Amino acid sequence: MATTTTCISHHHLSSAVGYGSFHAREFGFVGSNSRTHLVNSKPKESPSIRCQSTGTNEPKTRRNLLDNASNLLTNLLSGGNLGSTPVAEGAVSDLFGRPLFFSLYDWFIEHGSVYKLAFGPKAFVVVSDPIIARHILRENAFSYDKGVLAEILEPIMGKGLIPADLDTWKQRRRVIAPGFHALYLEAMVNMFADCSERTIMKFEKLLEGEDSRGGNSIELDLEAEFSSLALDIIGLGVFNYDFGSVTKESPVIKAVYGTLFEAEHRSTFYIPYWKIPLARWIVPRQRKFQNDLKIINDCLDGLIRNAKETRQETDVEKLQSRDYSNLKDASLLRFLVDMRGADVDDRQLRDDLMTMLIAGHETTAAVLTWAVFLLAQNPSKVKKAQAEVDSVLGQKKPTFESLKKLEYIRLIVAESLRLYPQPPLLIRRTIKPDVLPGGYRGDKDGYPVPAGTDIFLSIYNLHRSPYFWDRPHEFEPERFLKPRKDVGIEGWSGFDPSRSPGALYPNEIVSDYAFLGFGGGPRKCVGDQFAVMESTVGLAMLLQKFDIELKGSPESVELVTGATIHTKNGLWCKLRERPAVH
Ligand code: HEM
Repeated sequence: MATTTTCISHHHLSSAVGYGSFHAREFGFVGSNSRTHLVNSKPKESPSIRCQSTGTNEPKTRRNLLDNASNLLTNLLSGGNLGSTPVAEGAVSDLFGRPLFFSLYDWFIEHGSVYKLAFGPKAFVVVSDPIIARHILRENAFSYDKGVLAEILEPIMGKGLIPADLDTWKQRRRVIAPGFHALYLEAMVNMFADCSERTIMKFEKLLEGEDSRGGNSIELDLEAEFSSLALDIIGLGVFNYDFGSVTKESPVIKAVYGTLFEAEHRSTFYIPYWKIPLARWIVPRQRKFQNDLKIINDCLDGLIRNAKETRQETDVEKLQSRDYSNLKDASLLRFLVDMRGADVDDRQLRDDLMTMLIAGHETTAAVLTWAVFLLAQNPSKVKKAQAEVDSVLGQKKPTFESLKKLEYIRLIVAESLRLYPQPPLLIRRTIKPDVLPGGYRGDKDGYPVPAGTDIFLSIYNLHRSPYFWDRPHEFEPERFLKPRKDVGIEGWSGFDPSRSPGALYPNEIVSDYAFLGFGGGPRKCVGDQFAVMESTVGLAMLLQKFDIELKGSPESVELVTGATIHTKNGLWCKLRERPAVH
């Protein structure tokens, strides 16, 4: 049974202050006040929201003078620019003490799927609609860049794929994407299993120690363990470097964590404090960050040098069909250098590697963390998952082939990503004027957005939208198997998993952009298959060996966000060895 606690309240922002620009009728709503109703559809459940998470059920702070001043300033600065898009009020105080995406959800329920967020002296347009998401991510993708996100990440990732400008991105995506071909992924699955085995062995050893003291369970922060596992995997997969972080600490690991921490911190700050002249030399924290970056960059430079010195082939087809079973180094770096090594400058290669290291590490660790958190509250689903693991794997390790049969585990991964999308928001900025389409409710006029508009595409809102999902806050991996033609929303064809039966997970195409676990369009995650396979292997091997319980109540697990959603104090769990199944 799912344990649920009320964590997002449907609160009322019905005061008249700053509210004048909200015109309900323009958005297909009926009714003249802020309690809106959709013309073409009804939410699948009342918008009085419950969710399976925690520690966030404190009442929202009241709007104060600062908020009103901020709204006023925002409205003045953006006056007229964003047309009659609804404005969310109370922004500043609402943003303290709870993750931003919770507030964005409340406002989505209140104002609809496009609204303007009054946020300090800046305005953001918040979008929570699949048709508009498809427009921004796919149909009109090249009218947008990464805006604020690129500014934050550029000092760390340089011209890597995530922050890259359009020209660099076009060039590098063409080179990097082919690296994730089937034979590479097959080799990776074996590596995922070897790394997961290291983690399992570590737990077994701890259990043995406990056993000798008369106990039969151990307590662990699984979030920290997943973080180490994901770091080892991404190091090997991207540049064949074994951090070995599951079992040891090293200056490079410390530097990687330091850099990740700083990347995260920057993404929660809206003032680019790191750009203040001389800050990098004077402020101790910035000095540490520069040192950490240097340690990682030196390590990456060494790896690139080594790969270039041992460069072998130049033919992409040969590279894509080579036998990985005898290859010592199957990494993406090997592929990139063997393919084009001589042409690509080292700096670009380093940026690419750093980007994939960061993009692939924390996201996967977070998916595993929330999958365990959700499973621990749903024993019947654990049983179902373990039955699948026992029947497909027995006591064996997963392989590329057996992974395809672990359908329920893959759906658990997808469902965890639906409830806890990583990242919960995609960030874009218009580089030319655009008109966002009216959305699934079929509004005719759309919403004009001038060049330079910052957009938050809330994946969290889309994934928990009461308009598309039955019981949107409940953990139900089986939901993806149900045909969803019955959504009944004009202009939206609904979710139909039968349209791509071979896919590893219910992607954006199958769900018509209602599920965007890995984004969509040209800038979709380049490592999606890698990540789904990695999470599936890690989760399957954990469930194969252990029964897991949360140490405290689910409510005691607090959420925090930076680039991804994670816990405030770790995911403390009790692990017991399962009786062996033959
Ligand atoms: C469960 C794990 C992962 C999740 C949830 C995830 C999610 C995402 C999402 C949502 C985007 C789109 C961002 C946007 O449109 O602004 C993205 C982009 C990206 N991801 Fe992932 N990712 C994961 C794992 C990985 C891995 C393992 C790698 C590399 C090995 C990777 C590399 C990238 C890169 C390079 C991009 C930028 C692509 C581009 O702009 O062309 N990700 N990821």
